[in-house]
Amino acid sequence: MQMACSDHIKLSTFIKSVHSNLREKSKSIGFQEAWKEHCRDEQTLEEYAKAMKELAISHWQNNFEKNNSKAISRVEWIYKYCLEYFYNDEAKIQLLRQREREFEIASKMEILLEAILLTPEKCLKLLDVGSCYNPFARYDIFDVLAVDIAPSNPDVYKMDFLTTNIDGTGISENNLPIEHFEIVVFSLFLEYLPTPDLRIQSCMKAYKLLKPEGLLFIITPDSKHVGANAQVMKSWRYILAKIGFSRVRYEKLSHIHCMAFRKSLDKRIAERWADLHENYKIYDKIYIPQELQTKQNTVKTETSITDNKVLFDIDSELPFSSITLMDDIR
Ligand SMILES: C[S@@+](CC[C@H](N)C(=O)[O-])C[C@H]1O[C@@H](n2cnc3c(N)ncnc32)[C@H](O)[C@@H]1O
Repeated sequence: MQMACSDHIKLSTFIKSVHSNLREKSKSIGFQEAWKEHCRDEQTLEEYAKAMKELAISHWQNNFEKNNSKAISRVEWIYKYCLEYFYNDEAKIQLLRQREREFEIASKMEILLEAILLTPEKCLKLLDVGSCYNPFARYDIFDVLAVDIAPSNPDVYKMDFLTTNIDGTGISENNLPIEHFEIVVFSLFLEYLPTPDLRIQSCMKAYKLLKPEGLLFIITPDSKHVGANAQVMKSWRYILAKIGFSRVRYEKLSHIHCMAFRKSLDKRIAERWADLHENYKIYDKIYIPQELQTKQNTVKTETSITDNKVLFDIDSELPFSSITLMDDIR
């Protein structure tokens, strides 16, 4: 057990150091140069891919499987919500409920809805961005396109999501098709990106790639209690609404926030929610707690932060850090 714990610490320390080096480099030489250098550093990318796969499969997955509690993994959470959203009994199917809700709002706003309504096929097209080892391949309901700058499995496509184009045509190393996917997954992906602007750009890309009524899943690590980073999560919700997404499911599991965002039938419907919830606009960008801690130390007067109650989890860049320390999953 001791061995497993020290392995776990070694792997997660290495992964976190790659993220933080990239953030620091971006500050000193600018994002463009730092990213280019990072993508050229094949040795680090390869080491990262191996470490990430081992951490996810040998430690997190095993821990979940050993533990007979209600804990579920991020991958399972996404799978279960997809069943509920796309395939539940007709009376309960989330897709239809959300559609009905949006039709009501559109009629109040006098919007004529023109988007093509989504009809789920037997297989849902899922784009897994920053997939690493293709964890969704095992589910029959998904037709997966797994992409990563450093694939750790041969069935993961080598692609830089930041530089890839999106247009009407096919799939290649530099291109993804517009409004093609029912599902886009960012699982532990946004934290890797070194600036808040890049995270927003990635969410905007996801919006373009999804069919109307499709889902964007965002999984982000946080070992603290549900309220600790509530301000951050509110801001994310607000910003995503401005892009055209409505949050349809949110759950805080022991070490992660799990979120499902629906691409609205009309962008104005999601934007309306944001306009009615201006108080959610605490930060105007998609920050991660680590950045806010530094930022708070230097800029005390961040927009509408009114108190000091937000506690940022410096160790939560990767989930489950506390498993190692406490040898326990709750
Ligand atoms: C923390 S890992 C998450 C792996 C997996 N999604 C999971 O949940 O276990 C982040 C992954 O994102 C990949 N990545 C980072 N930036 C990327 C980009 N611009 N395009 C594609 N993949 C990227 C990294 O190589 C890494 O495999």
